[in-house]
Amino acid sequence: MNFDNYLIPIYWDHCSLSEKKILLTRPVHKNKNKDIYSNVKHILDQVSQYGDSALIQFNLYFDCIQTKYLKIPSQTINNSKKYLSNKTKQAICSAFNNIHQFHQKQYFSEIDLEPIPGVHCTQIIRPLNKVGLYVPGGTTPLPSTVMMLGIPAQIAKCKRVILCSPPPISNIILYTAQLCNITEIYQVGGSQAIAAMGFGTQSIPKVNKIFGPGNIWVTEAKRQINYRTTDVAIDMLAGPSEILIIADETANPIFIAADLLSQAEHGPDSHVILITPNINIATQTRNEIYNQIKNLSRIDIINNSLKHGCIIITNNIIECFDISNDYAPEHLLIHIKNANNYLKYITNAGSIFLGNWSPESAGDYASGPNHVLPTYGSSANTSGLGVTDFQKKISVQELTQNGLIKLSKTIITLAQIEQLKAHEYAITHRVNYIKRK
Ligand SMILES: NC(=O)c1ccc[n+]([C@@H]2O[C@H](COP(=O)([O-])OP(=O)(O)OC[C@H]3O[C@@H](n4cnc5c(N)ncnc54)[C@H](O)[C@@H]3O)[C@@H](O)[C@H]2O)c1
Ligand SMILES: N[C@H](CO)Cc1c[nH]c[nH+]1
Ligand SMILES: [Zn+2]
Repeated sequence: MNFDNYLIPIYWDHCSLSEKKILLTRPVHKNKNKDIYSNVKHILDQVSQYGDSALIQFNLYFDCIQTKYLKIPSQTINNSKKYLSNKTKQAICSAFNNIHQFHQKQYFSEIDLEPIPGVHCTQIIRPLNKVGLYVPGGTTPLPSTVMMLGIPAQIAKCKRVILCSPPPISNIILYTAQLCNITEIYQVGGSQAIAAMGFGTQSIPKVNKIFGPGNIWVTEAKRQINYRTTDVAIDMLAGPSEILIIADETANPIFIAADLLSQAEHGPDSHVILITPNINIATQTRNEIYNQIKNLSRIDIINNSLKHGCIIITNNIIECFDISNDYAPEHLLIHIKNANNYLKYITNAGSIFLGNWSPESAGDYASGPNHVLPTYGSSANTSGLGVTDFQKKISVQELTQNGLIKLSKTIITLAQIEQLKAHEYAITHRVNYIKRK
């Protein structure tokens, strides 16, 4: 194995498949785990005990903002549009339309079925009542995330939607929230915002489910709230951004470098990876990263991410997919000729981008699918956010007398196998009643 400590390490040769998989251990799994856990636990305990006053103190401590109130007045939300240019509003509007179109197709369908005559089974759909949306804002405000959360909540027809974001909340966040019919907005961020929505405070209501991405502290807070409460769910672990690119010899190193950097700039814990069987693509990409980084801002953040990232050279293209499936990335980009032919090799990914003309930024902002996606390897068991995450399915069944008679033998036999007499009698009392008539 060869390790070159220059911006982003490259690994090649003499390295077994399992060693290559270990190289992809995520930054959050490598270090700091215990500290993150106990810091977040402390924040959750404080909010649970002291409510709003803890939130106000954390706003000052973490975000250096002295907040007198937490809820943004409706007048401030209404005024937000005045401060935005037409160009900004048009971009938001055009992204909104595409995201809305894609999500409208996701609605759960109702089921109406009679497996045997007289046994009527349906599935009805109900929106979640109270939902809490977290919009990141530590590094930079993300109005695109407001749409990714607000649009599916709106389509699902959730009754009460609240939004939390770190102070100071920018006009573009307020404007985009209003576009999604969200008017209950609180200026609080980080783990403390998740705690507020999970426990409830004097001014912030406890919700049924918390949605939204965030940094390592936000994501850990969601994990702990999910564990500490029985009646507050979370959407997923949508933590620091991850991008894994698989490239063949036809790929363009300029595009690969640009895509890797686009996620490196999200935060110091972003995980950026290139896997390719082609050594020229690997080295040219690294040089390109070096060229492009000079024109970017947030260099410290990017450098930190690149340090965690890596370029791995494989023996062949199929090995790339093996490593990627094992890693289960948030974003998977396929920079291979006829990329569509390789979909069959992919088992785990939050979202897939096919070919050289599908940059991840397109999905981040405007193509339509959701950008709130599972990280930390959870794309192996969780899907990206959608309308159905804001809905519940409830099954309904209604049997006629004939239907019950037809099903009775099966139920009685199974109740006897499980030695549950009361279950059996719930059937026999009725069957005897019907027969006596
Ligand atoms: N997976 C996804 O779907 C997805 C989508 C969008 C963004 N993201 C990720 O969201 C993250 C946004 O991060 P961000 O930092 O810009 O904003 P953020 O809103 O997630 O976090 C900012 C807050 O973190 C808290 N914080 C900062 N330092 C802390 C510390 N030492 N201890 C405890 N709390 C602390 C503060 O309260 C601050 O307000 C990025 O990592 C980005 O990659 C992920
Ligand atoms: N790439 C992020 C998800 O990992 C989403 C985002 C928002 N704005 C820009 N990008
Ligand atoms: Zn992004």
